[in-house]
Amino acid sequence: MTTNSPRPVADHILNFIGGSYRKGSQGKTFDNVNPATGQTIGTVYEASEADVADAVAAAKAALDGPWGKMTTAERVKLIVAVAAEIERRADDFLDAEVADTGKPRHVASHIDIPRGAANFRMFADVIATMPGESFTTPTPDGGQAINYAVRKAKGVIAVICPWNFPLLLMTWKVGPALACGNTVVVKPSEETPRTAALLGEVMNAVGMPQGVYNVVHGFGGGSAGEFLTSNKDVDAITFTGETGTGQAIMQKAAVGVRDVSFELGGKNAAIVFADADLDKAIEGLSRSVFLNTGQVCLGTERVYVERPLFDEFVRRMTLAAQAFKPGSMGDPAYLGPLSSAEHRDKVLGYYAKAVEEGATVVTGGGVPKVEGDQAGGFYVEPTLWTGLAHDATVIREEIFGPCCGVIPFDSEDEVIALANDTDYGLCATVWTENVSRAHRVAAAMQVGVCWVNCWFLRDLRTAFGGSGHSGIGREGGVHSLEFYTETANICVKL
Ligand SMILES: NC(=O)c1ccc[n+]([C@@H]2O[C@H](COP(=O)([O-])OP(=O)(O)OC[C@H]3O[C@@H](n4cnc5c(N)ncnc54)[C@H](O)[C@@H]3O)[C@@H](O)[C@H]2O)c1
Ligand SMILES: O=C/C=C/C=C(\O)C(=O)O
Repeated sequence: MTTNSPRPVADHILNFIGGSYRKGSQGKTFDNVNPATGQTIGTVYEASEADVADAVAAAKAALDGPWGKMTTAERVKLIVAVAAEIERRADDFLDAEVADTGKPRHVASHIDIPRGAANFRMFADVIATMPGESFTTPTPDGGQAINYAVRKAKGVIAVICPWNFPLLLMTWKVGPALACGNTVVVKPSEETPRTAALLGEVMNAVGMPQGVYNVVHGFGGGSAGEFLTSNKDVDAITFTGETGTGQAIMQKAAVGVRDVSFELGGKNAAIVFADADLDKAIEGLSRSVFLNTGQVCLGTERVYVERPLFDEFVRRMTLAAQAFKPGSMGDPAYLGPLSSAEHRDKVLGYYAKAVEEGATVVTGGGVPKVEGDQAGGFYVEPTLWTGLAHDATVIREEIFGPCCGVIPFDSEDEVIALANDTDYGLCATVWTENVSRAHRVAAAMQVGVCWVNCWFLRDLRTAFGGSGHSGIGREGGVHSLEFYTETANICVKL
């Protein structure tokens, strides 16, 4: 079923600490708003500093309990059971995710929820099949020693998440953290607390020991986010969100010399050569620009098109943009809202800035007319600009909305320089049918991930992350083990 009709969802969203749900000890709450309607649909119970400390203490204690004593095989069995239980309750997760984000049900049912389960299954496999390292070493007395590495859980991991793919991005970290034997305290985005809370029920249903998985609700600075990153019993922090927030978290992590893994913002370029298969490029880039209403860290916000193809590309992308129906929930072409009124205003600020800086608005640029229940939703029009200089604000700053600037180029060297001229380095896409050029240009992109003739095609075993202001470290497959375990070398003299 891929209709957008809402089903009832729980309207009290609680913290999950030591295996039990609870309100905040200071009695503070905040509203849970459905961005598709602008209506308040629930109450979130904010964790106090004492609640966060309880969650961290529960996570620390769990390391010494049954969880810490399990064999890898026992842990893997539980993690696979978590995946199966998410799948069994897929409709509940779907309702929760759609209520929090307003995204189309078909997006959540094809991307967010299946990935929530896959993230557990894949890391269960990785840990079950993890190879080891060993060296035989000559010793001064003419004998030998054997060196071998063992990987140990790092301890209590703080997992701080954004609102754009709440379950997917949270489990992308919780999956490997648990597979490696850690315990976690999750701080979901204040805008999308539901699926993290619901996952607590899954943990209890499969018999996950108490304290292995904990959730605290609240905001960033001066609230649960900062309480968590400041807690000295947190051993490492994994974070997905804005670059500025990453900088604030890194300062907290410096106290106690804690490790961080950061997946941050992007200003991702697409390069479309004149020999590209235009159908493929339009299909891929219309998803890359507009999927999830442009609220995808991997999304494209700058498209460089080789001059002979420029006009035709703009014409076809315009049709693709106009095919989306912001606010028409129930229509298969429904384009969801932005995540909040605040984010909508930020995106509209960029729409105004683009015009101020001389853009031609090819399509969109405003707020769609939406009627009925959704009149109060936070919708904007899908938007394309041409005529922008490379240093225009909307070509340089991350917007996180359904929009992009299209800019012509004349040579391969020129476009490589333009694409790389950014502080960010998350991903890029290259569109060409020339195989040599595809490899050459992809390797020249200063990014963590480069797609050729496709976008967001994910193999969860591959390294994922960004360079520059887009992040620190790589997660995915065995790369996640680098962050979620501590490697110890054991040297045995024979
Ligand atoms: N690189 C990636 O993989 C990736 C994936 C998704 C989103 N993102 C980025 O996320 C951003 C959008 O998400 P967002 O607006 O939720 O990001 P955000 O940085 O505003 O918030 C993310 C989380 O951090 C918390 N937080 C905020 N300030 C904090 C502080 N001082 N201490 C501790 N926690 C704090 C928030 O409460 C939230 O849970 C975009 O920049 C996007 O590019 C990156
Ligand atoms: O919005 C960003 C989406 C990121 C996707 C992943 O981190 C992933 O697919 O693992």
